[in-house]
Amino acid sequence: MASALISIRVEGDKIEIVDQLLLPHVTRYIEINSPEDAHDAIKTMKIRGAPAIASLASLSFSRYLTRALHQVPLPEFLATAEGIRGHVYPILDYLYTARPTAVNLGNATRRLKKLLEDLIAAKEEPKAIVDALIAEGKLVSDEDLGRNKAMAKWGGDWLINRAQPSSPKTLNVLTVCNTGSLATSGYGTALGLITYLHEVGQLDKAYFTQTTPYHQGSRLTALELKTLQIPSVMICDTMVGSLFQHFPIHAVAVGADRIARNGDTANKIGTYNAAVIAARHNIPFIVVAPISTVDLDIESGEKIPIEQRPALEACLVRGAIYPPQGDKVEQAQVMITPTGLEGIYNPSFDVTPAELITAIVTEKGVAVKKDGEKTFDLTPIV
Ligand SMILES: CSC[C@H]1O[C@H](OP(=O)(O)O)[C@H](O)[C@@H]1O
Repeated sequence: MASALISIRVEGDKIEIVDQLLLPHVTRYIEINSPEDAHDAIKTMKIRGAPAIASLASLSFSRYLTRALHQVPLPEFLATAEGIRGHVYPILDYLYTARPTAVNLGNATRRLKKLLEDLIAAKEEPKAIVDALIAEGKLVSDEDLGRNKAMAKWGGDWLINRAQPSSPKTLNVLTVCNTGSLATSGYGTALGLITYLHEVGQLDKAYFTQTTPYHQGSRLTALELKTLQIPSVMICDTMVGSLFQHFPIHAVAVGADRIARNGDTANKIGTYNAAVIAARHNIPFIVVAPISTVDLDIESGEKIPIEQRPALEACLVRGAIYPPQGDKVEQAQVMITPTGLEGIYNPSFDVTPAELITAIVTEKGVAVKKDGEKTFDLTPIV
Protein backbone atom coordinates (compact mmCIF):
# COMPACT_ATOMS: atom_id res chain seq x y z
CA MET A 1 0.00 0.00 0.00
CA ALA A 2 1.24 3.50 -0.84
CA SER A 3 2.66 5.45 2.10
CA ALA A 4 0.32 7.78 3.95
CA LEU A 5 0.73 11.53 4.16
CA ILE A 6 2.48 12.90 7.24
CA SER A 7 1.00 15.82 9.21
CA ILE A 8 3.97 16.42 11.54
CA ARG A 9 7.66 15.68 10.82
CA VAL A 10 10.17 15.60 13.71
CA GLU A 11 13.92 15.35 13.10
CA GLY A 12 15.94 15.93 16.26
CA ASP A 13 14.45 19.08 17.73
CA LYS A 14 13.22 20.29 14.33
CA ILE A 15 9.43 20.18 14.01
CA GLU A 16 7.71 20.67 10.66
CA ILE A 17 4.06 20.47 9.64
CA VAL A 18 2.56 20.25 6.20
CA ASP A 19 0.54 23.43 5.59
CA GLN A 20 -2.90 21.86 5.14
CA LEU A 21 -4.32 25.12 3.79
CA LEU A 22 -2.31 24.48 0.60
CA LEU A 23 -3.21 20.79 0.13
CA PRO A 24 -3.93 18.93 -2.09
CA HIS A 25 -2.13 20.79 -4.85
CA VAL A 26 0.87 22.12 -2.94
CA THR A 27 2.79 20.12 -0.32
CA ARG A 28 4.80 22.63 1.70
CA TYR A 29 6.30 21.88 5.12
CA ILE A 30 6.76 24.79 7.51
CA GLU A 31 8.92 24.86 10.64
CA ILE A 32 7.36 25.19 14.09
CA ASN A 33 10.00 26.88 16.25
CA SER A 34 7.99 27.84 19.32
CA PRO A 35 4.69 27.40 21.17
CA GLU A 36 3.63 30.65 19.48
CA ASP A 37 4.24 29.08 16.06
CA ALA A 38 2.22 26.04 17.16
CA HIS A 39 -0.62 28.22 18.46
CA ASP A 40 -0.77 30.13 15.17
CA ALA A 41 -0.66 26.97 13.04
CA ILE A 42 -3.53 25.44 15.07
CA LYS A 43 -5.66 28.60 15.18
CA THR A 44 -5.30 29.30 11.44
CA MET A 45 -5.85 25.57 10.66
CA LYS A 46 -2.53 25.07 8.88
CA ILE A 47 -2.75 21.94 10.99
CA ARG A 48 -6.10 20.56 12.19
CA GLY A 49 -7.60 17.39 13.55
CA ALA A 50 -8.11 16.90 17.27
CA PRO A 51 -5.23 14.43 17.86
CA ALA A 52 -2.83 16.23 15.51
CA ILE A 53 -3.25 19.60 17.22
CA ALA A 54 -2.66 18.00 20.63
CA SER A 55 0.49 16.35 19.24
CA LEU A 56 1.84 19.57 17.75
CA ALA A 57 1.16 21.60 20.90
CA SER A 58 2.92 18.99 23.05
CA LEU A 59 5.89 18.64 20.68
CA SER A 60 6.35 22.41 20.54
CA PHE A 61 6.29 22.49 24.35
CA SER A 62 8.98 19.78 24.53
CA ARG A 63 11.11 21.58 21.97
CA TYR A 64 10.82 24.83 23.96
CA LEU A 65 12.14 23.12 27.11
CA THR A 66 14.88 21.31 25.16
CA ARG A 67 16.10 24.63 23.79
CA ALA A 68 15.95 26.21 27.26
CA LEU A 69 18.22 23.47 28.65
CA HIS A 70 20.83 24.37 26.05
CA GLN A 71 20.83 28.10 26.81
CA VAL A 72 23.95 29.58 28.42
CA PRO A 73 23.50 30.73 31.08
CA LEU A 74 20.55 28.54 32.01
CA PRO A 75 17.29 30.53 32.23
CA GLU A 76 16.42 31.35 35.83
CA PHE A 77 13.09 29.46 35.74
CA LEU A 78 15.00 26.17 35.48
CA ALA A 79 16.65 26.68 38.89
CA THR A 80 13.66 25.56 41.00
CA ALA A 81 10.56 23.40 40.66
CA GLU A 82 8.38 26.40 41.52
CA GLY A 83 10.18 28.42 38.85
CA ILE A 84 9.43 25.75 36.28
CA ARG A 85 5.74 25.70 37.30
CA GLY A 86 5.42 29.48 37.13
CA HIS A 87 7.03 29.53 33.70
CA VAL A 88 5.39 26.60 31.94
CA TYR A 89 1.78 26.96 33.15
CA PRO A 90 1.17 30.13 31.08
CA ILE A 91 2.68 28.42 28.04
CA LEU A 92 0.38 25.41 28.38
CA ASP A 93 -2.66 27.62 29.05
CA TYR A 94 -1.81 29.70 25.98
CA LEU A 95 -1.52 26.63 23.77
CA TYR A 96 -4.99 25.49 24.91
CA THR A 97 -6.54 28.78 23.73
CA ALA A 98 -5.75 27.95 20.08
CA ARG A 99 -9.07 26.10 19.49
CA PRO A 100 -11.81 25.45 22.09
CA THR A 101 -13.73 22.35 20.98
CA ALA A 102 -11.17 19.56 20.60
CA VAL A 103 -10.58 18.34 24.14
CA ASN A 104 -7.42 16.42 23.13
CA LEU A 105 -5.49 19.71 23.29
CA GLY A 106 -6.81 20.42 26.78
CA ASN A 107 -6.17 16.86 27.92
CA ALA A 108 -2.57 17.10 26.71
CA THR A 109 -1.91 20.33 28.60
CA ARG A 110 -3.62 18.96 31.73
CA ARG A 111 -1.56 15.77 31.45
CA LEU A 112 1.69 17.76 31.35
CA LYS A 113 0.59 19.92 34.30
CA LYS A 114 -0.33 16.82 36.32
CA LEU A 115 3.06 15.25 35.62
CA LEU A 116 4.73 18.46 36.77
CA GLU A 117 2.70 18.52 40.01
CA ASP A 118 3.42 14.83 40.69
CA LEU A 119 7.16 15.42 40.25
CA ILE A 120 7.10 18.51 42.47
CA ALA A 121 5.24 16.52 45.12
CA ALA A 122 7.90 13.82 44.83
CA LYS A 123 10.52 16.53 45.40
CA GLU A 124 12.31 15.74 42.15
CA GLU A 125 15.23 17.93 41.09
CA PRO A 126 14.48 20.65 38.47
CA LYS A 127 16.56 18.92 35.77
CA ALA A 128 14.69 15.63 36.29
CA ILE A 129 11.39 17.49 36.10
CA VAL A 130 12.27 19.16 32.80
CA ASP A 131 13.58 15.92 31.29
CA ALA A 132 10.32 14.17 32.24
CA LEU A 133 8.19 16.97 30.75
CA ILE A 134 10.16 16.86 27.50
CA ALA A 135 9.70 13.08 27.25
CA GLU A 136 5.97 13.26 28.05
CA GLY A 137 5.37 15.95 25.44
CA LYS A 138 6.92 13.71 22.80
CA LEU A 139 4.93 10.71 24.05
CA VAL A 140 1.62 12.53 23.43
CA SER A 141 2.49 12.35 19.73
CA ASP A 142 4.36 9.03 19.63
CA GLU A 143 1.52 7.03 21.25
CA ASP A 144 -1.06 8.20 18.69
CA LEU A 145 -0.15 5.84 15.81
CA GLY A 146 -0.40 2.64 17.85
CA ARG A 147 -3.76 3.53 19.38
CA ASN A 148 -5.18 4.50 16.00
CA LYS A 149 -4.32 1.05 14.65
CA ALA A 150 -5.89 -0.54 17.72
CA MET A 151 -9.09 1.48 17.26
CA ALA A 152 -9.23 0.65 13.57
CA LYS A 153 -9.12 -3.07 14.36
CA TRP A 154 -11.67 -2.85 17.18
CA GLY A 155 -14.09 -0.87 15.04
CA GLY A 156 -13.43 -2.72 11.79
CA ASP A 157 -13.89 -6.16 13.37
CA TRP A 158 -17.05 -4.96 15.14
CA LEU A 159 -18.52 -3.76 11.84
CA ILE A 160 -17.54 -6.95 9.96
CA ASN A 161 -19.14 -9.02 12.69
CA ARG A 162 -22.31 -6.92 12.60
CA ALA A 163 -22.59 -6.69 8.80
CA GLN A 164 -21.68 -10.34 8.17
CA PRO A 165 -20.63 -9.61 4.55
CA SER A 166 -21.46 -12.56 2.30
CA SER A 167 -18.33 -11.95 0.20
CA PRO A 168 -15.15 -9.88 0.35
CA LYS A 169 -14.93 -6.25 -0.73
CA THR A 170 -18.60 -5.54 -0.16
CA LEU A 171 -18.69 -3.06 2.73
CA ASN A 172 -19.37 0.60 1.91
CA VAL A 173 -18.66 3.15 4.64
CA LEU A 174 -19.40 6.88 4.62
CA THR A 175 -17.19 9.28 6.54
CA VAL A 176 -17.34 13.02 7.22
CA CYS A 177 -14.47 15.49 7.26
CA ASN A 178 -10.88 14.23 7.49
CA THR A 179 -9.78 11.79 10.15
CA GLY A 180 -6.74 10.21 8.52
CA SER A 181 -2.99 10.63 8.97
CA LEU A 182 -3.38 14.38 8.30
CA ALA A 183 -5.64 14.70 11.38
CA THR A 184 -3.48 12.56 13.65
CA SER A 185 0.09 11.37 14.12
CA GLY A 186 -0.60 8.51 11.73
CA TYR A 187 -3.17 6.04 10.32
CA GLY A 188 -6.16 8.06 11.49
CA THR A 189 -9.28 7.35 13.50
CA ALA A 190 -12.46 6.83 11.42
CA LEU A 191 -10.37 6.79 8.26
CA GLY A 192 -8.12 4.31 10.05
CA LEU A 193 -11.14 1.99 10.42
CA ILE A 194 -11.82 2.38 6.70
CA THR A 195 -8.16 1.70 5.91
CA TYR A 196 -8.28 -1.44 8.09
CA LEU A 197 -11.37 -2.72 6.23
CA HIS A 198 -9.47 -2.18 2.99
CA GLU A 199 -6.38 -3.93 4.32
CA VAL A 200 -8.40 -7.01 5.35
CA GLY A 201 -10.17 -7.12 2.00
CA GLN A 202 -13.66 -6.24 3.25
CA LEU A 203 -14.08 -2.71 1.85
CA ASP A 204 -15.85 -2.01 -1.41
CA LYS A 205 -15.74 1.80 -1.33
CA ALA A 206 -15.07 4.65 1.06
CA TYR A 207 -17.64 7.41 0.62
CA PHE A 208 -16.85 10.86 1.99
CA THR A 209 -18.47 14.27 2.13
CA GLN A 210 -16.72 17.36 0.80
CA THR A 211 -17.17 18.97 4.25
CA THR A 212 -17.47 22.65 3.46
CA PRO A 213 -16.40 25.35 4.09
CA TYR A 214 -12.81 24.20 4.86
CA HIS A 215 -13.25 21.21 2.49
CA GLN A 216 -11.46 18.68 4.71
CA GLY A 217 -13.14 16.01 2.55
CA SER A 218 -12.57 17.40 -0.96
CA ARG A 219 -8.99 18.45 -0.26
CA LEU A 220 -7.65 16.13 2.45
CA THR A 221 -9.65 12.89 2.60
CA ALA A 222 -9.71 12.73 -1.19
CA LEU A 223 -5.91 13.10 -1.21
CA GLU A 224 -5.40 10.51 1.53
CA LEU A 225 -7.64 7.88 -0.06
CA LYS A 226 -6.01 8.46 -3.45
CA THR A 227 -2.56 8.18 -1.88
CA LEU A 228 -3.58 4.98 -0.08
CA GLN A 229 -5.16 3.66 -3.30
CA ILE A 230 -8.46 3.00 -1.51
CA PRO A 231 -11.50 3.06 -3.85
CA SER A 232 -13.60 6.08 -2.92
CA VAL A 233 -16.57 8.24 -3.90
CA MET A 234 -16.89 11.91 -2.96
CA ILE A 235 -20.31 13.45 -2.34
CA CYS A 236 -21.44 16.98 -1.57
CA ASP A 237 -22.57 17.50 2.02
CA THR A 238 -26.18 17.79 0.84
CA MET A 239 -26.15 14.37 -0.85
CA VAL A 240 -26.05 12.11 2.22
CA GLY A 241 -29.78 11.37 2.05
CA SER A 242 -29.70 10.60 -1.65
CA LEU A 243 -26.68 8.36 -1.16
CA PHE A 244 -28.52 6.33 1.48
CA GLN A 245 -31.61 6.09 -0.74
CA HIS A 246 -29.71 4.75 -3.76
CA PHE A 247 -26.60 2.94 -2.51
CA PRO A 248 -25.95 0.13 0.00
CA ILE A 249 -24.10 1.95 2.79
CA HIS A 250 -23.21 -0.39 5.67
CA ALA A 251 -22.03 2.21 8.21
CA VAL A 252 -21.13 5.80 8.83
CA ALA A 253 -17.78 6.16 10.62
CA VAL A 254 -16.69 9.56 11.95
CA GLY A 255 -14.06 11.02 14.25
CA ALA A 256 -14.69 13.25 17.24
CA ASP A 257 -13.41 16.41 18.83
CA ARG A 258 -15.01 15.90 22.22
CA ILE A 259 -17.17 13.08 23.62
CA ALA A 260 -19.24 13.86 26.71
CA ARG A 261 -19.68 11.35 29.55
CA ASN A 262 -23.05 10.17 28.18
CA GLY A 263 -21.66 9.67 24.65
CA ASP A 264 -22.94 12.89 23.04
CA THR A 265 -20.25 13.70 20.48
CA ALA A 266 -18.96 16.95 19.00
CA ASN A 267 -17.53 16.53 15.54
CA LYS A 268 -17.22 18.43 12.29
CA ILE A 269 -20.29 20.39 11.22
CA GLY A 270 -22.49 18.11 9.13
CA THR A 271 -21.92 15.05 11.32
CA TYR A 272 -25.28 15.51 13.09
CA ASN A 273 -27.04 15.71 9.72
CA ALA A 274 -25.48 12.40 8.67
CA ALA A 275 -26.46 10.81 11.99
CA VAL A 276 -30.11 11.82 11.66
CA ILE A 277 -30.32 10.49 8.11
CA ALA A 278 -28.42 7.30 9.04
CA ALA A 279 -30.97 6.65 11.78
CA ARG A 280 -33.76 7.13 9.24
CA HIS A 281 -32.13 4.42 7.11
CA ASN A 282 -31.12 2.11 10.00
CA ILE A 283 -27.44 2.50 9.12
CA PRO A 284 -25.06 2.03 12.09
CA PHE A 285 -23.30 5.25 13.14
CA ILE A 286 -19.83 4.71 14.59
CA VAL A 287 -17.66 7.26 16.40
CA VAL A 288 -13.94 6.43 16.40
CA ALA A 289 -11.75 8.48 18.75
CA PRO A 290 -8.92 7.98 21.27
CA ILE A 291 -9.62 8.15 25.00
CA SER A 292 -7.97 11.58 24.97
CA THR A 293 -11.08 12.82 23.11
CA VAL A 294 -13.42 11.78 25.94
CA ASP A 295 -14.29 14.54 28.42
CA LEU A 296 -15.68 12.85 31.54
CA ASP A 297 -16.01 16.28 33.18
CA ILE A 298 -18.88 17.08 30.80
CA GLU A 299 -22.12 15.18 31.46
CA SER A 300 -23.72 15.78 28.05
CA GLY A 301 -23.27 17.55 24.75
CA GLU A 302 -24.92 20.85 25.69
CA LYS A 303 -21.81 21.76 27.68
CA ILE A 304 -19.36 21.24 24.78
CA PRO A 305 -17.98 24.60 23.55
CA ILE A 306 -18.58 24.95 19.81
CA GLU A 307 -15.98 26.96 17.91
CA GLN A 308 -17.42 29.64 15.64
CA ARG A 309 -14.96 30.12 12.78
CA PRO A 310 -14.50 33.55 11.09
CA ALA A 311 -17.44 34.38 8.81
CA LEU A 312 -15.08 35.07 5.91
CA GLU A 313 -13.97 31.43 5.88
CA ALA A 314 -17.47 30.46 4.75
CA CYS A 315 -17.18 32.83 1.79
CA LEU A 316 -13.87 31.58 0.45
CA VAL A 317 -12.72 28.47 -1.39
CA ARG A 318 -9.03 27.59 -1.79
CA GLY A 319 -7.76 25.55 -4.69
CA ALA A 320 -5.76 25.57 -7.93
CA ILE A 321 -6.61 27.45 -11.09
CA TYR A 322 -8.35 25.05 -13.49
CA PRO A 323 -7.63 24.17 -16.21
CA PRO A 324 -3.94 24.41 -15.32
CA GLN A 325 -1.73 26.52 -17.59
CA GLY A 326 0.68 23.81 -18.69
CA ASP A 327 1.93 21.77 -15.75
CA LYS A 328 2.14 24.83 -13.47
CA VAL A 329 -0.08 24.63 -10.35
CA GLU A 330 -1.33 28.09 -9.50
CA GLN A 331 -3.03 28.34 -6.07
CA ALA A 332 -6.04 30.59 -5.75
CA GLN A 333 -8.46 31.74 -3.08
CA VAL A 334 -11.87 32.57 -4.53
CA MET A 335 -14.65 34.65 -2.97
CA ILE A 336 -17.92 32.89 -3.82
CA THR A 337 -20.29 35.28 -2.05
CA PRO A 338 -21.05 38.97 -2.52
CA THR A 339 -18.61 41.07 -0.52
CA GLY A 340 -19.82 42.44 2.81
CA LEU A 341 -22.39 39.69 3.41
CA GLU A 342 -23.82 40.33 6.91
CA GLY A 343 -25.58 37.16 8.11
CA ILE A 344 -23.16 34.22 8.18
CA TYR A 345 -23.42 31.32 10.63
CA ASN A 346 -20.19 29.33 10.60
CA PRO A 347 -19.91 26.84 13.49
CA SER A 348 -17.00 24.47 12.99
CA PHE A 349 -18.70 21.59 14.85
CA ASP A 350 -22.06 20.18 15.81
CA VAL A 351 -23.11 17.73 18.52
CA THR A 352 -24.60 14.34 17.73
CA PRO A 353 -26.75 13.02 20.61
CA ALA A 354 -25.73 9.61 21.96
CA GLU A 355 -29.20 8.37 20.98
CA LEU A 356 -28.18 8.55 17.30
CA ILE A 357 -24.80 6.83 17.82
CA THR A 358 -24.62 3.04 17.47
CA ALA A 359 -21.08 2.48 18.75
CA ILE A 360 -18.17 4.43 20.18
CA VAL A 361 -14.69 3.02 19.57
CA THR A 362 -11.53 3.90 21.50
CA GLU A 363 -8.17 2.14 21.76
CA LYS A 364 -9.66 0.06 24.59
CA GLY A 365 -12.60 -1.33 22.66
CA VAL A 366 -16.16 -0.77 21.44
CA ALA A 367 -19.04 0.54 23.56
CA VAL A 368 -22.69 0.14 22.58
CA LYS A 369 -25.75 1.32 24.48
CA LYS A 370 -27.62 -1.15 26.67
CA ASP A 371 -31.05 -2.17 25.31
CA GLY A 372 -33.53 0.64 25.68
CA GLU A 373 -30.86 3.10 26.82
CA LYS A 374 -30.41 6.42 25.02
CA THR A 375 -26.95 7.13 26.41
CA PHE A 376 -23.65 5.29 26.84
CA ASP A 377 -21.75 3.99 29.81
CA LEU A 378 -18.22 4.64 28.51
CA THR A 379 -16.50 3.06 31.53
CA PRO A 380 -15.34 -0.07 29.65
CA ILE A 381 -13.56 1.93 26.93
CA VAL A 382 -11.91 4.84 28.78
C1 LIG B 1 -9.29 12.61 14.07
S1 LIG B 1 -9.65 14.25 13.69
C2 LIG B 1 -10.95 14.64 14.72
C3 LIG B 1 -11.84 15.74 14.14
O1 LIG B 1 -11.14 16.99 13.85
C4 LIG B 1 -11.71 17.57 12.66
O2 LIG B 1 -12.01 18.93 12.83
P1 LIG B 1 -10.99 20.06 12.23
O3 LIG B 1 -10.65 19.65 10.83
O4 LIG B 1 -11.79 21.37 12.32
O5 LIG B 1 -9.81 20.05 13.17
C5 LIG B 1 -12.98 16.79 12.45
O6 LIG B 1 -14.01 17.25 13.31
C6 LIG B 1 -12.50 15.41 12.84
O7 LIG B 1 -13.51 14.47 12.95
